[in-house]
Amino acid sequence: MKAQDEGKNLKKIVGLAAADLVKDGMTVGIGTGSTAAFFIEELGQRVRQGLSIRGVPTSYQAKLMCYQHGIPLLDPSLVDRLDIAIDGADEIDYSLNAIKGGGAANTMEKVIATMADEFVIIVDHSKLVEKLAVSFPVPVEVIPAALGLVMRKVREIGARPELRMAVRKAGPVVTDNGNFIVDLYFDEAPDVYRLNRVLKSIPGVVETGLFLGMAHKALVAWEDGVEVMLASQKD
Ligand SMILES: O=C[C@H](O)[C@H](O)[C@H](O)COP(=O)(O)O
Repeated sequence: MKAQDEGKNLKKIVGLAAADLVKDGMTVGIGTGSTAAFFIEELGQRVRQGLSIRGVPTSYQAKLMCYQHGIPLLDPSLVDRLDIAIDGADEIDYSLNAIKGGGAANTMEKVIATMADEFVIIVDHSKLVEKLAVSFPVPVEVIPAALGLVMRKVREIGARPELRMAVRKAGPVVTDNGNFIVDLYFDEAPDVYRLNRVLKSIPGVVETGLFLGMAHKALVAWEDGVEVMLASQKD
């Protein structure tokens, strides 16, 4: 199997495994991205077979997919607590700290994850890293008018910021909230807790893609099965 197909297959395996965590009557935060898409597909199938749940989407992508697969939805603004939220990640370390926002949905994803009694990250093993932010940048959602200020401030703390550009549109990526995404690159692993604090103190920063101490559990797909990692196993 080609590496690309194998990655897709692992995403599907973990997406399906995640559906087992969803029980009748639950309100469920529904993640964004290609791994979450497999979870949504499977959840839709189970809903058609009689599973009664209400989903709360983390993005337009998740919302549209839920409609497509017949998953009943609640608007995030109408809820303050969820039974579970299940979402992908771009990187995750062994303490279950993660980087999210490769799909520019990190702000809403963080709101939904925070509302959930249980926040579960689903990834294939390629996302598991010793140190965050070495091979994947830290996405930061920024209001457009603050772009210049944020770029200057993050350079002052040693980051190389790049305004994320859209692929099929001229100009920058615009998030579901109407903002920009600045990706922060680092030459060596930053202290992510400190970094998150500093970023959140810059006016105009809406939210970072650092999900620190948030996940209760991670499902990690390997070639020989799905590993369950618990936050309580943190070192
Ligand atoms: O903004 C997007 C999200 O944080 C995604 O959950 C993350 O980028 C992982 O996506 P994928 O499962 O496609 O790798």
